[in-house]
Amino acid sequence: MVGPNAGRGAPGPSEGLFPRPRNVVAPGAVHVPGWLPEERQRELVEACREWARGPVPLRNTVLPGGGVMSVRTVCLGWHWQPYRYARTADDVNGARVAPFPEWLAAWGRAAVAEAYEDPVAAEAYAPDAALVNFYDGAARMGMHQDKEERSHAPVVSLSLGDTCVFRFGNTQDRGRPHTDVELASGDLFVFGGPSRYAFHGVTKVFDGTAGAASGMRAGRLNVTLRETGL
Ligand SMILES: O=C(O)CCC(=O)C(=O)O
Ligand SMILES: [Fe+2]
Repeated sequence: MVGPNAGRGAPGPSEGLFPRPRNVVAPGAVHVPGWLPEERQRELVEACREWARGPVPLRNTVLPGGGVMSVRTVCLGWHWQPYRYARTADDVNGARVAPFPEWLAAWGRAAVAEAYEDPVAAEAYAPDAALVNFYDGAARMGMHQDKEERSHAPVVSLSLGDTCVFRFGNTQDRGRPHTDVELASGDLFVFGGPSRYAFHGVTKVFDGTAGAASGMRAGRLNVTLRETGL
């Protein structure tokens, strides 16, 4: 099993000395700054390093039109390629992706409980896929919807390392209205319910803002947990 914290249960609340307030960005879209304590951030960074070692390497996803994403990604549980999920990374090396660990599902349930203050919704949350995205200072992610999942369960997003601007838009199109949210190391963002299919993207990464706490030397990691319903 990946993750030194396996079996130790879900993370506790923010341990920050000056916690930033929890912010409901749109109905069903909740930002919880500093949710992951520093020790958990380091554990997740370490786990991401291990996942990046294989069986499938980090890769720049190639889009059907020939464009290459600037973000590098590795998946757990199910491999995402535009625009479907499969057990094997057919657009990388054909290998079966690493399993989705139970400890990460427990973190997901704790995240949903925290964001929605709803223990029933949290208990029912059963994420089975994760996308681990690595951004260097030049990487961006265009506005898109996460819609390859059959389940309407929320997406749980955990950020590590450099701070970014996460643009959270509307469910109609890539344009306005949208809200720009700074996601820093340890931040949680959950989008579900009426915001589940909102367009979103990353417009900027602030190089060198990571600090030492997470153990990231440079760049930003984002881990999104999803319930595929497959
Ligand atoms: O990096 C982020 O914060 C967002 C990632 C994302 O939207 C995705 O992986 O679908
Ligand atoms: Fe997304």
